[in-house]
Amino acid sequence: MSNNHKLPAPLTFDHYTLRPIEQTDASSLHSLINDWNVVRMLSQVPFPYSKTLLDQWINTMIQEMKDGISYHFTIFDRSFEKPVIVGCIGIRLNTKDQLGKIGYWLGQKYWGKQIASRALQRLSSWALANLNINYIHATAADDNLASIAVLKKCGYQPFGQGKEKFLARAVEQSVSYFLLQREDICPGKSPIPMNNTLLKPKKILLVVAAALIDIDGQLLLARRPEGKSMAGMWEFPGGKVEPNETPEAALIRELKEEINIDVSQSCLAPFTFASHEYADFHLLMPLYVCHKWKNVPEPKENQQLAWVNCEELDHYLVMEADKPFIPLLKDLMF
Ligand SMILES: Nc1nc2c([nH]c(=O)n2[C@@H]2O[C@H](COP(=O)(O)OP(=O)(O)OP(=O)(O)O)[C@@H](O)[C@H]2O)c(=O)[nH]1
Repeated sequence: MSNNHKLPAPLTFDHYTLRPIEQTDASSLHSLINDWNVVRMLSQVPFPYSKTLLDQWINTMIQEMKDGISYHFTIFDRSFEKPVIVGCIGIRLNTKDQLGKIGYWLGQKYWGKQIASRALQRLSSWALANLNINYIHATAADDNLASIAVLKKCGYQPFGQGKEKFLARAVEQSVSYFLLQREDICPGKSPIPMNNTLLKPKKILLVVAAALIDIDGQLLLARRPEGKSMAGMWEFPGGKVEPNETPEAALIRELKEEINIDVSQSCLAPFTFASHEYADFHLLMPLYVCHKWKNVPEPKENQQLAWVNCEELDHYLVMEADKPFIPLLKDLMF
């Protein structure tokens, strides 16, 4: 296992920060977690929970972050002069199934302040946008009504029930399973009413995109950043055509804004198009191929960029509308 994964930067929301867990957090975390009312809701934690066990767990989590297997964060409340530790939240990856398993807890005195739901929202959208996963899975004991409410509030959908051993309770406990998919996170959008979807024709959205292919036959993909709909999916650089703009002018503008390259119209060759029905609009998207541009592409909008060769293309989760492009592009790149 490689040890070269960079620790994530702290994630913030309101006056809270999620900071990758450190050994120095152990004493504060121990005073909060070694509490029957907290521990009884966590399947893997015994009671009493010794500081030695917690120290070992933190060491393991730090190593797992370096290995890129899991990401555990200490939750700080920054509204005090010296930030106060209030709990912990983390996600463990199962990249084979493109799944992350999330868990969280707060010290009892910090319950009922919306901290858990905001932290869960923050970590879930960060994880789907930045890690190699497509779904997040969570488990809650059936008598943990507060946690079930938090999961539902954050868009997690119930998908089944089971039994799991809870160490502190020393029993098999009934649990409910929840799943969050990327589609469940729609920044800034309210759910679309069913009758609206069924009766009204959908608005056609004209978007232009470019398949930029370099001299080595590699294709440039961009990853939708956190905060956008479908964050974490890969797409072709481009964007919406504005009123009174030609598709080519829109693409030249978008390529400059998004990745700081200069392209001339004569270097944009129409290749194919997508006509795809999304839940709330119908996408019409011409795709141009481009082999020549000025400047080295650089991410200007907080997106990740990747140069991908023909064999690697299938490993990238592209937007639904873009899927039919992949075999055509492979033929072109081969
Ligand atoms: N640029 C681009 N957009 C795509 C691709 N595939 C695809 O479905 N789309 C959709 O087309 C729309 C593109 O709009 P956009 O890039 O201007 O806007 P956005 O949703 O990213 O956010 P924005 O309006 O804040 O800029 C998005 O809804 C995006 O999901 C693609 O390969 N490239």
